[in-house]
Amino acid sequence: MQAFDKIIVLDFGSQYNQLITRRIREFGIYSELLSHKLTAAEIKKIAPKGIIFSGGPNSVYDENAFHVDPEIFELGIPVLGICYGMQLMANELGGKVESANNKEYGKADIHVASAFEPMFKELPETQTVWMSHGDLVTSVPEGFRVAATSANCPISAMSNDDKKFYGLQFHPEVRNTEHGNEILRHFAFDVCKARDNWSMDDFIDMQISKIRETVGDKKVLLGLSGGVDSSVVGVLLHKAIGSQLTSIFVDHGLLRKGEVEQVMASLEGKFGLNIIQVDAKKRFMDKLTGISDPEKKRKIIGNEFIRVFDDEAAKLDGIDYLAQGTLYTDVIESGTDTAQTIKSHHNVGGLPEDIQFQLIEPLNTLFKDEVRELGERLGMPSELVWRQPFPGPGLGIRVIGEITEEKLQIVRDSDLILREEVANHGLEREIWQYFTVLPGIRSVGVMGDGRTYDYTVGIRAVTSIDGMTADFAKIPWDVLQAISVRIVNEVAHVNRVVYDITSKPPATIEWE
Ligand SMILES: Nc1ncnc2c1ncn2[C@@H]1O[C@H](COP(=O)(O)OP(=O)(O)OP(=O)(O)O)[C@@H](O)[C@H]1O
Ligand SMILES: O=c1[nH]c(=O)c2[nH+]cn([C@@H]3O[C@H](COP(=O)(O)O)[C@@H](O)[C@H]3O)c2[nH]1
Ligand SMILES: NC(=O)CC[C@H](N)C(=O)O
Ligand SMILES: [Mg+2]
Repeated sequence: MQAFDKIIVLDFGSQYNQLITRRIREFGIYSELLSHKLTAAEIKKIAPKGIIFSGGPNSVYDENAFHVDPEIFELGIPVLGICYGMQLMANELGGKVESANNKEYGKADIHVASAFEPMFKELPETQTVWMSHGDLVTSVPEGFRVAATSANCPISAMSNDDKKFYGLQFHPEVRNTEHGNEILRHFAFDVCKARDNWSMDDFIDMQISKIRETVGDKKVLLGLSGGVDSSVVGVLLHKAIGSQLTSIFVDHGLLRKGEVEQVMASLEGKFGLNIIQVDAKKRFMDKLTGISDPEKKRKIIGNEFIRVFDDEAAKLDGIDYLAQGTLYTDVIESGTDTAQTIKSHHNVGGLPEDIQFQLIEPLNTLFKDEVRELGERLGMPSELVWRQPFPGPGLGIRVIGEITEEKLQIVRDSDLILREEVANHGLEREIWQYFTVLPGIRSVGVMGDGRTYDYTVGIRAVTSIDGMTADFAKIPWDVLQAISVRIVNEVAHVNRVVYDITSKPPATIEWE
């Protein structure tokens, strides 16, 4: 059935490994991330046009470092090793990898050895790349030559044209690598000779048949938040299984002002969705009272969501599956076998261990901007497709530390003012996500000649493409001023407003 060409990425645990697959998909070539434990025989069955080894936190010479089936190098399929992937290739094929004296994290300039290098064809001799490594290939395996060098990394790239094996010490998948996309294109098109015969429409078809095959005549419950991801899943599921789908929208008391009404108005009865709205405000608050640790809060919220779904499923009878709008970002940040936990997203790392449902998560290999493209292709309205992301734990992770009704009210009121002013100034599409947080600190102010000792509200606004990396939005001063004046004047118990000017990394978008 799958008539399109594929390039597979083997996972060695880098935070950026799905970025590689999505770059390839952007070229119109199907790509997916697969376990590094895949054997050569299994890969042969998949018949990819090329294989990419991702980066990863290990050192190849460590005792428990990840390896590949050495037979992979005998398949006659081109291989590109990125960072750890290059070090692994060097190590497996008889080269040498050592710990570097000068570790490199961030931008570096490389010099390309020759204009005929397949990976660097028609690209400048000197170019800026993004490095993140503490080990170095210090000697290339037989049959390889050095394809690029940098001051701290004499072997920044290596090539073996006979075997079609290439290695890059830097990360071409990251936007900070000036010509990263062109380098990946050279590998995909010139070396692998893959054809760009895949599109998001194929993804839709693939997912619909997969959902039908999995579900059969059983019933599915969808956690529907009104956000982009779960709405897209709703539309996909409805296309696949029609009335076997029921959607549940949980009001956990951590939603924004007016959200319940807005979500019901935009989705109830649309796209064939029928929605059960559940008021679970009290049960969430009961569980969260007195809890201040962010990971504990996330786990409690994730658990309680499932308990609510359980209770509703019991009323409906015969529900085996729970569908969620989980994206790849949620999966990787929650931690995997190979990647560290950054934060437990409620829908992944926050799920209880004894969950009874089988999960359906058709978007869990995609990034937000791909989901938006999918939504557009499915004919969903642009207000929905371009709605700013809102995390499942909601205002619960924007009140820093312990959650109280008073604090929730401050965040809710200040958030509404921020949203109104962003809309008034026509900045909605320019800013990826914008919200207020309550750090819980109080400071001294003077209002109407009187002393105040009240809360500080933080404004967080970022630009991003996929939420994996983000920069703080450069909102004009006069807009920030208008927001600040309104928040202090209109929201009780706030006497100070600050603006968060950190990017991700090193910060994250949400404060918890
Ligand atoms: N209030 C809610 N009621 C029911 N399900 C929810 C709720 N909030 C989140 N979920 C579930 O958790 C998943 C992950 O939440 P997430 O915020 O990442 O996605 P989203 O809300 O669908 O989209 P967006 O990222 O645009 O907000 C959702 O796709 C949905 O399945
Ligand atoms: O549904 C969700 N459940 C969660 O537990 C969660 N935590 C963060 N987010 C959203 O994910 C994106 C990246 O967030 P961070 O930079 O804060 O990790 C941003 O868009 C965040 O708003 C969540 N979404
Ligand atoms: N980002 C990576 O793939 C790093 C590879 C290896 N851990 C190193 O430090 O060199
Ligand atoms: Mg959401």
